[in-house]
Amino acid sequence: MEFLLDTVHIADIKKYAGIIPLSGVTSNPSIVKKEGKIDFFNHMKAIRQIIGLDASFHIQVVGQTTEAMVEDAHTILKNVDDHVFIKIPTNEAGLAAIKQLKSEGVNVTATAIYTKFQGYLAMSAGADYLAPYYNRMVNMNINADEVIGELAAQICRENSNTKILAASFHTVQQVNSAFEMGAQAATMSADILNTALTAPAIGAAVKDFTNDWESIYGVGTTVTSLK
Ligand SMILES: O=C[C@H](O)COP(=O)(O)O
Repeated sequence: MEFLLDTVHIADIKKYAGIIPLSGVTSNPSIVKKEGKIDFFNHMKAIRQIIGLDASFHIQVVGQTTEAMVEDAHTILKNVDDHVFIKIPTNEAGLAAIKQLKSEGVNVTATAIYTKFQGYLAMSAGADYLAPYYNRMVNMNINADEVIGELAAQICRENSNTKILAASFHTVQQVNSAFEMGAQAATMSADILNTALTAPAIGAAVKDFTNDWESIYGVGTTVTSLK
């Protein structure tokens, strides 16, 4: 399982890089907009510094034509680093760009996937990751679990190296479901991690354990201090 952060907020990336087994970071223009008019390339390089070259870093093109997408990709690779996974929307122009970039050996993530068919095409074009949009599919009355499950089954049938990087999550349950349907990776907001790890029940359990321990050994005593 790969857990990625769907944010370019430096403080959140620093925080969760120290907490979870962080496999990478994903970005798109709407995520960038949340940070305001950042110094784009320096900001992206700062994220790479935090996550390291072993983590996958997915940055999206903005161009609308195949040529503009490929040009954006080359600019990102030159000005951030050549390990970046270039995120390309899975439409006509995007599929052509994916084919071209894969022929150059570029890492590619096919994004904006709402249907199995888009996923199958992106997989055939050689995309390294497919990014199906879980919550957006739910909002469109598309069965996100079925889409992810069938993409995962096709990856198995073909013994393909393509991975599913599920995205667009609004709940912890959606993330669980994507993994259970066969997604190899999921990218999520810091809010989802915060919700999952700060549930009141967890805090209450920890407090009960502390109270029981201190009732035996005294307030402030730790396991280490008994040695
Ligand atoms: O890059 C894709 C995002 O994960 C989409 O998430 P969203 O549906 O919350 O905008």
